[in-house]
Amino acid sequence: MRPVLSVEETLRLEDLIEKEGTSKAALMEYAGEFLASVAMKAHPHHAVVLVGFGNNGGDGWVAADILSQKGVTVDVVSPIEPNEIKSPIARHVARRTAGRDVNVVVGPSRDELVEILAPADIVVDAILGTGFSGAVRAPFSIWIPTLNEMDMMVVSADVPSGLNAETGEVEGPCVQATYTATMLAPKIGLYSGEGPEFAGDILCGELYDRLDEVIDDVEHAADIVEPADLIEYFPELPAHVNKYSRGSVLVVAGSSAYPGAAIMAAKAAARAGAGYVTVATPDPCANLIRMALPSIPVVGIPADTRGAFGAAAGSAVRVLAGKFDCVLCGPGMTTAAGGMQVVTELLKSDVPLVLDADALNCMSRLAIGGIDTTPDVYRREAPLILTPHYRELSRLVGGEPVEDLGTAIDAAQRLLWAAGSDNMVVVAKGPRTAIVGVERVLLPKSGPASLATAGSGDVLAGIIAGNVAVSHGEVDRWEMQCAYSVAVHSFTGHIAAAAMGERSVIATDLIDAIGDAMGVVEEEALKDAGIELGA
Ligand SMILES: NC(=O)C1=CN([C@@H]2O[C@H](COP(=O)(O)OP(=O)(O)OC[C@H]3O[C@@H](n4cnc5c(N)ncnc54)[C@H](OP(=O)(O)O)[C@@H]3O)[C@@H](O)[C@H]2O)[C@@H](O)CC1
Ligand SMILES: [K+]
Repeated sequence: MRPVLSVEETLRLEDLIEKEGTSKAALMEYAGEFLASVAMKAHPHHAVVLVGFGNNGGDGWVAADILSQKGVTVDVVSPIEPNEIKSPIARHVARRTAGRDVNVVVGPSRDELVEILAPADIVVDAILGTGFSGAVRAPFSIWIPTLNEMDMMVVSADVPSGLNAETGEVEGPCVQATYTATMLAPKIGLYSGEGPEFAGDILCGELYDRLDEVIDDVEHAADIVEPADLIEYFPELPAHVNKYSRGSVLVVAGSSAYPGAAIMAAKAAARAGAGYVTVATPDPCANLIRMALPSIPVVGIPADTRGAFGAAAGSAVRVLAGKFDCVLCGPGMTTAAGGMQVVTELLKSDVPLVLDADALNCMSRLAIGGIDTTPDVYRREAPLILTPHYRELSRLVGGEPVEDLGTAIDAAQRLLWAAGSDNMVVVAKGPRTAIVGVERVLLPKSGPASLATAGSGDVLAGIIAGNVAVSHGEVDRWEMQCAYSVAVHSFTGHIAAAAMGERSVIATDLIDAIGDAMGVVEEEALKDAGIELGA
């Protein structure tokens, strides 16, 4: 896993490294070296380095010096004279570089800046880093739009200047980077808010040779899941199995209005490896689902007049639930009163539970002001996996806005901390999905655009439930197992897009690709871990 840090965590890490004997001045030298090495990948002849007043600028001054020593023509553009820089370590490297073979321009006008930038084949943006907040002030509010208009190759130091490293917010102009060379660990703002739009490719410079030993001494805002991390979470298929021992899933879903959601979720659970899947659905749509799923038993449950779960559904489902390794509840269920009872009863059971879609909306209706105000409703010993998209998550926390990764993580943590259950996971689905457990926040690789299609969420919920059932509860960290399921879902998108064309993928194509996707996830994981297949 690769840690992603908040600004505060980064500062704490720098302090720790300093205590271990590597000063901040030394880190700045390494940061500048790393920045220069990223710029050198473009084999530049002429570089312009834009520096600000702070230590981000210091990184830029060091990089400028190194680039010029490598034979690159370098112009450094600074808002003030090196002597006037307040930060002592940045002032030191600025004065040193200015005395070497670089051309320093202080406080150019807009037109002068255009002339300086024009002949360069790369620009290093070391204007603002983690110390920046708010909207960019002059002169950078002139520099940044000028640079963006020229559409050049840009390497940003730590974060693109103008991006809030903590929140990913952009309130004024922001550098559009080709690469972001981030120091020690990527900052959470690169993945949240508008970060992904401005950061380009993110490359991380570890700077400190014993980083691995100290980085776990600070908290991580999140961890990026790498393929090899998933190895322990592959579902196993032992030699002596029968359909029950392979894991059983009860899918509580559907209504006369939305029978398809139940069909897709059940089929996905079966394709993910559950040996025995059963659907519990309101009576009026049971036959239709039976016809669509000949290999899957369908139990009709008392319905209301609109074909959704009725008043007697809660107890009927509760009795059934105890016979399964996992229950998935929600897809296509509507938020009728009977559905709310079903959810309440299932939460009281001791079966591993995956709640998706309308089951989450039913939960939201159980408490005004957020379900975390009444955590007893969902606090349980058995695993509880919630799979809300951002809007559903917002409803769960009483309408607090959930618009990006940062707010999604905050909302998910509110739910988790209120319940305090070790076995609870929130899979917050959005442009950047986060898998939030009590101890860790995981960032899986972003899925392809082909996943953004109706029914895709039902498929993911089915994959998650299938994997929970196959594992028979023998999982130490449910958020990691969810990361495996999210990775499989993501590859179904790639595989289906290759077969059907990215624009034409529909959710049933994703289901057909689950088997192959599991193969790809496992192959990638083994490759990443350096384990040769067939060896
Ligand atoms: N983490 C690491 O391990 C390492 C970190 N290092 C590097 O240090 C960087 C952090 O440096 P930092 O703390 O000096 O802050 P930085 O980003 O240069 O910005 C401060 C300047 O911005 C200004 N400013 C603020 N808001 C503004 C606005 N709205 N509009 C305009 N200006 C604004 C602010 O002005 P002031 O508010 O003081 O007037 C101040 O002058 C970090 O990103 C990394 O690159 C490496 O060197 C070593 C290893
Ligand atoms: K920067």
